[in-house]
Amino acid sequence: MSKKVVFKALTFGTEQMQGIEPFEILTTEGISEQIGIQRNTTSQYLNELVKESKAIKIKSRPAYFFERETFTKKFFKADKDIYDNFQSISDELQKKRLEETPDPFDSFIGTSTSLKEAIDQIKSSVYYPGIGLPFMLYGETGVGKSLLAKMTYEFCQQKGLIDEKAPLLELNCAQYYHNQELLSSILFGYSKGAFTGADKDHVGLLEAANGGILFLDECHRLGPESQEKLFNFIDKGTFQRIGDNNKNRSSKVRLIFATTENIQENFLRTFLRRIPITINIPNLDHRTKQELAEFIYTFLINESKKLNKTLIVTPWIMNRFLSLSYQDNVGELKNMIKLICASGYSKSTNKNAILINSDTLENNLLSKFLSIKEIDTVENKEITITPTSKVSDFIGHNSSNTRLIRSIFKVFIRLFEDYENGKFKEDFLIHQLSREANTVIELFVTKDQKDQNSSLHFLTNTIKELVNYLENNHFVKIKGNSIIALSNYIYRRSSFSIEFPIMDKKISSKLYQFATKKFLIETKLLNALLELIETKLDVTLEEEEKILLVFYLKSLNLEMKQPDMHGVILAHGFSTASSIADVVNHFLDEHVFDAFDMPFNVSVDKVKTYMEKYLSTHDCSSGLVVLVDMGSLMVLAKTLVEHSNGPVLMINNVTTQQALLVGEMLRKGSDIEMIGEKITSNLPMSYEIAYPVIEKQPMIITVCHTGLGAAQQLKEFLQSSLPVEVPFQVEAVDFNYIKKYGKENSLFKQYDVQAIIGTANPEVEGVRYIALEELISGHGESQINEVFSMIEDQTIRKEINDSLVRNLSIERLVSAITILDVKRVIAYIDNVMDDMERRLRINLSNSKKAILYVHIAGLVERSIRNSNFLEYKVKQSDKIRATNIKIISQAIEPIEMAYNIKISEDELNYLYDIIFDE
Ligand SMILES: Nc1ncnc2c1ncn2[C@@H]1O[C@H](COP(=O)(O)OP(=O)(O)OP(=O)(O)O)[C@@H](O)[C@H]1O
Repeated sequence: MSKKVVFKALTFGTEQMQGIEPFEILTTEGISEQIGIQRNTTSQYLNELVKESKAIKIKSRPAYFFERETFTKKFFKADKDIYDNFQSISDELQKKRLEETPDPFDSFIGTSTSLKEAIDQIKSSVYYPGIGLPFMLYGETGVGKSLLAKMTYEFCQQKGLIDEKAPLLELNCAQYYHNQELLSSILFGYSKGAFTGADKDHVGLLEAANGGILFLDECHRLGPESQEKLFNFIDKGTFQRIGDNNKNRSSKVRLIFATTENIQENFLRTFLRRIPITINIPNLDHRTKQELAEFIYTFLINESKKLNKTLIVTPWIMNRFLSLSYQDNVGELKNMIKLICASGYSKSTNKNAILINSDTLENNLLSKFLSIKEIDTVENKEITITPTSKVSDFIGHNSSNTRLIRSIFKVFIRLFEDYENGKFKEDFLIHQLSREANTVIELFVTKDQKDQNSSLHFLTNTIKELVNYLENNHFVKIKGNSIIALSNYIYRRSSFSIEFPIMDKKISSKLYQFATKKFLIETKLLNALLELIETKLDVTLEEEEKILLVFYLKSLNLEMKQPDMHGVILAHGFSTASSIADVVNHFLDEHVFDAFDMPFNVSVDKVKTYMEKYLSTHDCSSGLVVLVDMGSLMVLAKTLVEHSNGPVLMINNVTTQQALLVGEMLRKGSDIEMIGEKITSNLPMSYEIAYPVIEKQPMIITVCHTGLGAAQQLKEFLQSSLPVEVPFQVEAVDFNYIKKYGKENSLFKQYDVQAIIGTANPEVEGVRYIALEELISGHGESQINEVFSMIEDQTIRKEINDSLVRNLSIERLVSAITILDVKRVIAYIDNVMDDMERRLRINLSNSKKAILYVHIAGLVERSIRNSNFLEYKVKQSDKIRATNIKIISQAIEPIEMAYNIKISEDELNYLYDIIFDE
C-alpha cells in the first residue's frame, strides 16, 4: 500500500518537473516528507521501483528519482534505470536529439540513390580536420549544385562543424567575368585608395565568410590571377586585400567551388591540385525514372502547399512530364511545374482544385509536349495531389519495381549512346553504369524488407550456398549484403510486369558484349551463378538483366585472388575418374581435382562439350591440367584452349600415383610447363600443352633474392605505381626458379616479358634486368622510358616514373619517420618540388627527388621535435645563390605554415646544395 503512495507522489513530482535538473521534492527526503512515511521505507520502495524499471534514479547526493512513464512523456525514453549524475542523462538526451534530427541531405532527392556517392564525398570532405577540404561540384546547369552547397552549410551547422550563426556567402563569378579586377576586389577586399573610387577600406568575401562557408559558383570564370591568389590562400590560410600587399590577413573559411565546365580545360593545374575532391553531379537525363518521378511529385506537392489547393493532374500530362528531356535539368523541371501550376491557378474555375491538363499549358509548352517522340505510359489515372500529400503516396513500391527496372534500362541506353558519341570516356561510363546498377539492385533489399517470407529465405540460402561454391572456384569474395541483394532481385523479378526486351536488341547486344569483354571475371561468375540458379530454381534471366547484374557485380569491386590452376581427371568407367580424384583430394586434404566419369562409348565430341562447359564456368586463366586415360583424348588440348584464356596441359595414362604427383605440384603452384616436363620424365606418359592465341600482353616480372614473399611485395608496389590505363601485367616469380629455368617458364610463352625488376639478376638471356635501386638513381628515367617504350604518351611515362620515385620514397620514409603522417608530408613535398621546378626552371632528377623526399621529411620531423638542428656553412655565396635560396624558401613556406615550423638559413643552404650540386 505504502509503495503505491510512494509511486503516486513520485508521479506527481515528475509531472511538476520543468527540466531535467535537481528538483527537491523528488529526493527520498522530499517524498518521505510529503507522504509522511519514514525515510528508510521510502528509500527502499523507491529503489525497488528503480529495479522494476518504473522509476529512474540519479545517483547524485542527494539521489533524485523520476517516475519513468511520465518522464518519458515529458522528456525522452531513457535507456538506463540508473545514472551517475545529471550530466550523463542530459548527454544521452542530447545524443538522441541529434540522432533524431533529420540529416539536411535527406530532403535532397537522390541522396540515397544517384547522388549517394556525391553526398558521401561531401561529408568526408567537411569532416576533414581543421576547416575541411575544399571541393568542386561539377555538373550541368540546374543539377542542384547551389542547393548542395546550401545543404552542406546546414549539415556543417547541425554537426557543430561551424557555428550556428556562421555565414554562408555566395559569389557567382560569371557575373564579373569581364571585370577580373572587380571580381578580385569583391573576393579579397581592397584598401582605401587601391583604385579610383576606393574611398574606404572594403572587406572581401573571403574575410566576411570567416568561420563559415564561401560558395564560388561558376568558378571557371575566375581569371588565372584570382586562381593563383586563391590557391595561395588554400595553402597558407592568408591573403592580402588589393592595394594592401604588406598585410597578411587570415580567414578560416570553408570553400566550395562549382562549375559547369570541363575541369581539366578551365583551370590552372596548380589551382586544381589544391582542390582534392571533385564531385560529379549527373544531369537529369542520366538519373532513373524513379528519381525523375520523385522530383515531379515533390515539386507538385510544393506548389499545392503554396497555393493551398488540390491539384488534379491528368495522365496525359504526367506521362509527358516523365518522358520529357530537360536540358536545364532539375531547375527547368521545377520552373516548368511552377509555371504550369500558376497558369492552372489563374484559369481555374473550381474553388478548391486546380486541373492540370493540356489546356493548362501555354502555347510554347504545349508545342513542346506535343513534340515528344516517345512517351512512356506509366500513369493511366488522374492523380490528385493535396497540400498534405507525401511523395511516398504516389511512388508506390509494388508497381515501382517495374518502373524502376524500366527506367534503369533507359538510363543505360542513354549513357551508352552518349559514350558511343564520344561525350565521355569509358571509365566514366563504367563508373556510372555500375553505380546505377548497384543502386537499383540494392533498392530491392531496402524496400519491403519486412516481407521476408519463407520462399525468399529459401532462395537466399540457396544462393548463399551457390555463392560459397563459386567463391572457392572463382577465388572471389562476395559480401553477405550483396548476396541478399541478389536474392531479393531474383525473388522479386517475377513480379515485374515487364515485357522484355526493353532495349533495342542491337544496343543491348552491343552493351552486353562491351560488359562481357571488359569484365571477364564478373561475367564468368555471373554465368556460373545463373547456370546453377537455372538448374536449381528454374529461373531464366533475360540478356538485359544479365547486363544489369554484370555491372552490379562490377560495382562490388570484388576482391580477387589469383586463381590457382585447375585440375580435371577424365576417365572412362563408372567411377574411375572420381575414385582417383577422391583419393588424391583426400590425401592432399584439399580439393585439387574435379572428375568426370565417362561412359565407355562416349565420343570425343561429347567430352569436348563437357569440358567446354567446364571452361565457361571456371576461371582457368592460370591454367588447366587435364589428366586423361586415353591417348586419343590428347587432341583436345588444342580445341579446349580456344575456350580458355589460360594454357591447357593434357597428360595421358592417368594413374593414382601420377595424379598425386600432379596434385602436389598444383598445390605448390608450380609452373604448368614444368608439371608436364617433370611428370613425363619419371613416368611412362606423354603430355600436350597448348597456349591460347591471344595478343600477348606486356609483362614485368619481379624477383627478389630473399624469396617469393619479397618479390610479391615488389609486385604490389609496382602495380600500385602504374596508372590504371597502362596495360602491363606484373608477376612475381621465385628467383631460383627463374634463374634455373629461364625462358622455359610459361609466363614467357603467354606474355611479352619486357623486363625483370628486382634485387638480384637472374640472368635470363635476352631479357632486360633492372635493379630496383637503379630505378631511382641517375638512369631511372631512361630505364623506365625503355621498359615502357610501347606507351607512346610521354606524360604517362613521366607519371609512371614520378609515382615509382614517390612510392619508393614513401616506403623508405615509413620506417624513418615516426611522428608525421607520411602521405601528408609527401603531398606537401610534391607541391614544393613542383614549385621549385617551375620557379627555378630546373628538372629534378629521380635521385634528387628521392633525396629531397627523405631529406625534407626528416627536416620537418626534426624541426617539430626541436632536435638536431643542422649547422651548415656555405663556402661562398653570390647573388644567384641568394636569389635561388629566396625562391626555395618561398616554395617551402606552405610546409612551414602547415607544421608551424621555421626552416633555418643553414637548412635552406643545405637544400640548395642538394638541388644544385652536380
Ligand atoms: N536533388 C534535388 N532535390 C530537390 N531540389 C533540387 C535538387 N536538385 C536541384 N533542385 C532544385 O532545382 C533548382 C536548380 O538547382 P540549383 O540552382 O542548385 O542548380 P545548379 O546546379 O546550381 O544550377 P546553376 O549551375 O545554373 O547554378 C533549385 O531550385 C533546386 O532547389
